Amino acid sequence: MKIVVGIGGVTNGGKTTLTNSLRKALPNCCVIHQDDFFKPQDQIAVGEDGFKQWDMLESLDMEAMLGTVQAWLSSPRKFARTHGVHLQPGTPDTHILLLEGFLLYSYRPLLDLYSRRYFLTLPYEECKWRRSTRSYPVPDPPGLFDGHVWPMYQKYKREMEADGVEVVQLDGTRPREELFLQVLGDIYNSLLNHP
Ligand SMILES: Nc1ncnc2c1ncn2[C@@H]1O[C@H](COP(=O)(O)OP(=O)(O)O)[C@@H](O)[C@H]1O
Ligand SMILES: O=C(O)c1ccc[n+]([C@@H]2O[C@H](COP(=O)([O-])O)[C@@H](O)[C@H]2O)c1
Repeated sequence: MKIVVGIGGVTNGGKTTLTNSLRKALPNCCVIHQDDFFKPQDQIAVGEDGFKQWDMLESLDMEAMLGTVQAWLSSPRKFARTHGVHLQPGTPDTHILLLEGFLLYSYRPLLDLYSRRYFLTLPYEECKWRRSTRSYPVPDPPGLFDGHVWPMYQKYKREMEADGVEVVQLDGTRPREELFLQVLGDIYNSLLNHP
């Protein structure tokens, strides 16, 4: 059995934190991070506002990400081996792939692959605060959050809702442990009910 789980949602919502806890707790679990598919800086468009448009789907090489997901789907054992994931002997042939990222549900070719789609949210103030304490490979220029990051988040979220994409909403201000236990239990349930 193979299941693909999405850990999506707002920047700094706690996606990486939750994904790391799940990876350690789940058997035969591989992870793909969407952030690893950002295009090089010189390929990122500059908007009329003067900001590099990092938070648009076009700034990510989603074909490459899809290819990586397909490699896992075609052979999760081989994928685990080549990515240093220890496979548990004696467990049923169950394999779990966690996809983690801020724009997981806006790229059509991936949309139907998920068994479960989680979506972490934060209020504006908390998100802005967490973002201000974070350092990215390319540091945020002043004004990027209000001028680009938050408006893009709202735009993609609105589109996702308009398209009727089904997600499990998670409030990213809840304690880490509580979020982890909820999602872990939920993933085990979907494994039990998987056809
Ligand atoms: N449930 C939580 N409550 C409070 N802070 C959190 C929680 N989850 C993560 N954080 C903190 O928020 C920041 C962003 O977390 P991270 O997991 O890197 O977010 P993302 O991957 O969504 O950008 C980090 O400083 C992390 O320690
Ligand atoms: O990882 C990078 O190379 C990178 C370079 C520039 C910007 N980012 C930011 O990474 C954010 C998404 O990652 P995350 O972990 O905050 O969800 C997104 O809001 C981008 O603005 C990321």
